[in-house]
Amino acid sequence: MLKARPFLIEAITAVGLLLAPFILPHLGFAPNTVNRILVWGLFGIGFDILFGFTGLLSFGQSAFYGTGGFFAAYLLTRAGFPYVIPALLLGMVVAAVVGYLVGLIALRRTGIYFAMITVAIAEVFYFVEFNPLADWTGGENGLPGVPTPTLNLGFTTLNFDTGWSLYQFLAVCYFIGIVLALRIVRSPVGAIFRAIRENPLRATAIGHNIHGYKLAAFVIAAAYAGFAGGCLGVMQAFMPPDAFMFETSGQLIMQSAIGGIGTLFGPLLGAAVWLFLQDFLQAALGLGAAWKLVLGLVFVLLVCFLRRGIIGGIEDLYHYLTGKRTASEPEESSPQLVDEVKVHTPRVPARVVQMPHRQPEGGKGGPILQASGLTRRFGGLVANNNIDFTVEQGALHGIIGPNGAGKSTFFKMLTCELPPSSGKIVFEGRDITGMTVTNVCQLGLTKSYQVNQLFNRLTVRENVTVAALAALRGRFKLDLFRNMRKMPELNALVEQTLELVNLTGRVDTPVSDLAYGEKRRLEIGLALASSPRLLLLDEPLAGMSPRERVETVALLKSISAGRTMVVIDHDMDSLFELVSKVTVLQEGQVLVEGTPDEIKSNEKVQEAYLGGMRGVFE
Ligand SMILES: Nc1ncnc2c1ncn2[C@@H]1O[C@H](COP(=O)(O)OP(=O)(O)OP(=O)(O)O)[C@@H](O)[C@H]1O
Repeated sequence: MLKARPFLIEAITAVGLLLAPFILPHLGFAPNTVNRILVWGLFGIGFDILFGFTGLLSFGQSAFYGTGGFFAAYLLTRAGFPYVIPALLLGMVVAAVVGYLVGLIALRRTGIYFAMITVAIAEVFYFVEFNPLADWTGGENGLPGVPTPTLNLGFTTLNFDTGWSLYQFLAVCYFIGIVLALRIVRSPVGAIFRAIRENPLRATAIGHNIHGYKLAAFVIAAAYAGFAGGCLGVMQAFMPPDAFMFETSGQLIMQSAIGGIGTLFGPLLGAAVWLFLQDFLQAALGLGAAWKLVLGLVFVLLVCFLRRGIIGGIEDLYHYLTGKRTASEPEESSPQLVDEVKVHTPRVPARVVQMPHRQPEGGKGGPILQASGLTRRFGGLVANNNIDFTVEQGALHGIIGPNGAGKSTFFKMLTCELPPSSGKIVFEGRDITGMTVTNVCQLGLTKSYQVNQLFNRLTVRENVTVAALAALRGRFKLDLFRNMRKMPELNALVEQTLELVNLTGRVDTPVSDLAYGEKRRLEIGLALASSPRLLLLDEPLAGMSPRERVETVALLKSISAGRTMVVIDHDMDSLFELVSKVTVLQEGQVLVEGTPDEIKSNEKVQEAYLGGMRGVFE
């Protein structure tokens, strides 16, 4: 939905907001209910960016809602600050600053621990509002007397005091909020948010500082919450203490789930359903407090039958009717099964495409990588033992070894995914031992994984784009409103990569719909789009059919033109065809090094592989 033509969604939103006062009263919505929906919708935009787009489920958004709301209300009621709109903006800024500080702590953990920290922090804020800060916040009485906004146009003053006139103010705020959010999710930062949601480890490994981006999402969500909190006080002429309650965060999450997570409009729609049901069940059917029982049932039914909420359901219906499947709805069958039954796309012979490389730091020639005395222990197990290894500029180097010989562990140390127990790694003359995987990727050393590490709910193009963004923008850049369509260098790098890995015909296909061989090529494409000067490929042929192997070897040959690569693989025939030098690992140590011919005829290697049976490589 968010990929629709530029400005189409904005235009539809504007029309919807303009028509709402004429249509909604006929559907039983009172103006006050519509205003509350807008405040919840505004609050939910930030939450959706945090959870729906970045995958960070926070149960503590009430902390920022209350902070922004009470700060603005305090200014307007107790501090004698007369300007409502600036007060709301100041409340937003304070909430964002508090969000930054809270994010620094909460984002130190991931998953359920992150969620639990946000719950704890929200509870702390609730307590602080009631006790130490009661003189400022009014404690359990809240802050009454919050004025409504006015806008002085010089020749006249607009008063947005009640009902539909306040709606005009809130509708403009919502519209600005949604336009900014749409810009953010369509920007490079938005693409990286989605990548973090899908696979944070890979997002890190292709060169993004994901902690910085998560913190940015957290601050954005806090800012939206703070502004919405201020609007709540303005709307009710009273800032209620329950803004800080955990229930507020819970209601936001449920409303977002009902409307559709990851859609930006879901929280608005969810709030409309929630508040409509509340009014209808409580007043029209006279259910009183029991209305929540019915709401609970509605919620369970919706989540069971519309797992992506109402908007997700509408999207699915649209795709069903038009015969397309959405990238955000992976099939439920096992990926392996999908791989096996998918019809492969027509194969195109690998073409040599000139890819941009990061400029080398040193001069040409000589070793690009030197590892000395690399050792890695896992408890009592020595996976790599005192390995010395050198890769020359422009070389195509292979590594073989029986299962468990320590090949993948060695690669993980070279890319700094795993710290060595001892030893040193020098890349282009720089000691990279102990650096982060992100920094090493930014220096120009990266790898493709033995087990695919893709962004599953993103399309092929989006996957490659995320990797290319790291190459072009560095570890972290807050270009929140940049239009990716206007980045010709990005589009060129993405197109070149897609062409190189023969995926140009599958650009808009979600990863979950790709055949296994295509996924393997995309895996290589992600590493390539990082524009590495040294590319490590961990078993690129693993799990492929004989035909796919032949094609992938041809592909690797074309990739290797002008590039330095180290390839691990068990398929020795293919590997020997590809590389000019081979290192054999056995039991974590270098057994022997040499040209493919030397390795084929080496007795130690024959011994290692088939207990000395001659002719194993012939
Ligand atoms: N995180 C870990 N914790 C404990 N042991 C590990 C860990 N990672 C690897 N090992 C062990 O280290 C040894 C080397 O594993 P590694 O995966 O590097 O071998 P490999 O040569 O890549 O094997 P394969 O060809 O099967 O992929 C194995 O005995 C493995 O069980």
